[in-house]
Amino acid sequence: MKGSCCVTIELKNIVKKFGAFAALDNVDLKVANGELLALLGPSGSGKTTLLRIIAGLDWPDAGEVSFDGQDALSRGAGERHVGFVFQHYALFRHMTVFENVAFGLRVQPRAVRKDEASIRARVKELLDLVQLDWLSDRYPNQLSGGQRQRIALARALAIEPRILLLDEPFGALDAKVRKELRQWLRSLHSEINVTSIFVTHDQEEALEVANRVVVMDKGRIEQIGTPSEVYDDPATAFVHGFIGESIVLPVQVSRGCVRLGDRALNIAADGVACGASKLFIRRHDMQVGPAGSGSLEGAVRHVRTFGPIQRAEVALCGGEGKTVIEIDAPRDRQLQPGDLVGLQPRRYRIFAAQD
Ligand SMILES: Nc1ncnc2c1ncn2[C@@H]1O[C@H](COP(=O)(O)OP(=O)(O)OP(=O)(O)O)[C@@H](O)[C@H]1O
Repeated sequence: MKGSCCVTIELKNIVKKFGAFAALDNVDLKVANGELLALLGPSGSGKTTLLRIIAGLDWPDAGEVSFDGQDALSRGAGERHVGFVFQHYALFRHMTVFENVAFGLRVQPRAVRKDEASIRARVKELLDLVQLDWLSDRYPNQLSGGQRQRIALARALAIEPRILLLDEPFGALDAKVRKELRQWLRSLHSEINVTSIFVTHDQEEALEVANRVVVMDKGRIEQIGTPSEVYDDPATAFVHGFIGESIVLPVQVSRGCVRLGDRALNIAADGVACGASKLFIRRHDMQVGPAGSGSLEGAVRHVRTFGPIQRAEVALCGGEGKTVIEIDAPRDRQLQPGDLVGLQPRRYRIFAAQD
């Protein structure tokens, strides 16, 4: 399967409105040949709308879509050679797994349709690829949800698509099965090498599966980057807040000095504009020590343990006086309700408050 033909996708200034509401607001995106890209964002951010436009199921009000430099908007869905998998992909209930996968091959125009032996060989190859050849005689209602999605993928791949689009393919499955399928999709993608885009609102899924992640909000792209770029170097306050668990504190920046209420914090704010700002710290990037050891101080209110970490709720002293944050600390530093602790951000980002 490796080396099947795949394409680059380019979107320029895509605008899509529903009435006066802009579901996509000037979206630019380039997807490289053979890439596995995640569209990640909260509900209503425009992910599915973008995927539908690439698929040819919907058209933008303005902008360009091209595959390998060729205009795609003048072609309908059937002419774009795109395979789809949706969250609730309806396999044909009255057909066996084998016939479901064969369907796309059987309905191809006569001029390109394969003979029966080639169709059977291709279906066998696809069922081997998704590791479900032993289920070929079953009907969809005799499969688990995860198996159904793998068959849906085999069916989408049958016509040798140049692009594969997956809309929340594992959205309806339980957490354990989702995790298994993530790794499976990654290794499947490296085997089939088809330019692929999948939509998810699950950040862990996006970061674990994709080569690059596109973070969307309100019809706009906030950041495009590798999983480590969007996690370690978020471009905007939205991305920092959406990916990973963040503590957000309202601070004032003036001449390189950062204050939380009347308390000056011992952190640098080089290059940050003066004024009302937000300080973002990942929960595990807050160093916890005895009282007096950090810029911030607080009283532990509640502690829960999760595997190797303990999550503590800390009421900060100073500042607004009522700010409560959650931090993650290693288990070896035993925290108890009532402890006074010093907190120092090890890593942090400051964004203007209006960002
Ligand atoms: N046919 C439509 N008519 C009117 N509004 C629509 C239509 N389709 C989508 N929208 C709106 O456009 C916005 C983007 O929708 P879209 O389905 O692309 O979001 P999404 O990021 O995929 O969300 P989810 O994760 O919930 O599926 C939403 O506010 C939605 O209500």
